[in-house]
Amino acid sequence: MPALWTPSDKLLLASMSATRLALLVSAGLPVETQDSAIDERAVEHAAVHEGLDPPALAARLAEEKALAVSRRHPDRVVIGADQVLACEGRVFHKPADRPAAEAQLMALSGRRHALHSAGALAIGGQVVERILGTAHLTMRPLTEEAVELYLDLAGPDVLRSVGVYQLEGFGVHLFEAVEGDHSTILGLPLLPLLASLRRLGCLAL
Ligand SMILES: Nc1nc2c(ncn2[C@H]2C[C@H](O)[C@@H](COP(=O)(O)OP(=O)(O)OP(=O)(O)O)O2)c(=O)[nH]1
Repeated sequence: MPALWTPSDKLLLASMSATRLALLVSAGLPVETQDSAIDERAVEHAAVHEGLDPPALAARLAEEKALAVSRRHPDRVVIGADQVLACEGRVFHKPADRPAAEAQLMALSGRRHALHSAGALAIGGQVVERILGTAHLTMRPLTEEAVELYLDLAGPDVLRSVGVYQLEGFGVHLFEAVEGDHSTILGLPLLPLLASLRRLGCLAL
């Protein structure tokens, strides 16, 4: 069976995101996952103190996740990732619970937001490639009743998404317009990632 992936060990995904794992597996990459277990809020606090904008914050978090796992596995190709949602100067994260999800959707309702998805490839405890993708989504004006019904229909999985939606699922009902790459919206810009892996000699295709 010809191999797509040339390294002897699988790609190590420093993420617990089922969505990111599915994207890489669908692209035919042999993947293992490991939680970076970094303190994202502490990294974010320092980054905001430095004045990093949302894309740079996503990049910093992706790098820290990749480096944390790469230091434990210096001989592996490691990918870390992070996604930041920005809307009219506010940065949003995955909601802690259903009330937070309702409030977040009401804040995004009728507005256009950006999803900044960053990735970092690390080998030997060093970042060797950085990727970034941005998409913009315009959400329909939603009543509180519509938000309640959507959350009842979509179920608890959407609490694992930074925007409280899965665009490839029920989330599609929330939007008037979507601009940008699908994998960037799901949390990992595949086209620049595959270009980086090709540059590193990891792909036979
Ligand atoms: N299936 C799906 N997932 C989405 C969508 N939009 C965002 N997401 C997910 C991808 C990520 O799992 C999550 C973004 O949050 P984070 O970047 O903090 O990653 P997460 O905490 O899930 O995992 P990690 O921090 O990498 O261990 O939202 C979407 O439209 N569909």
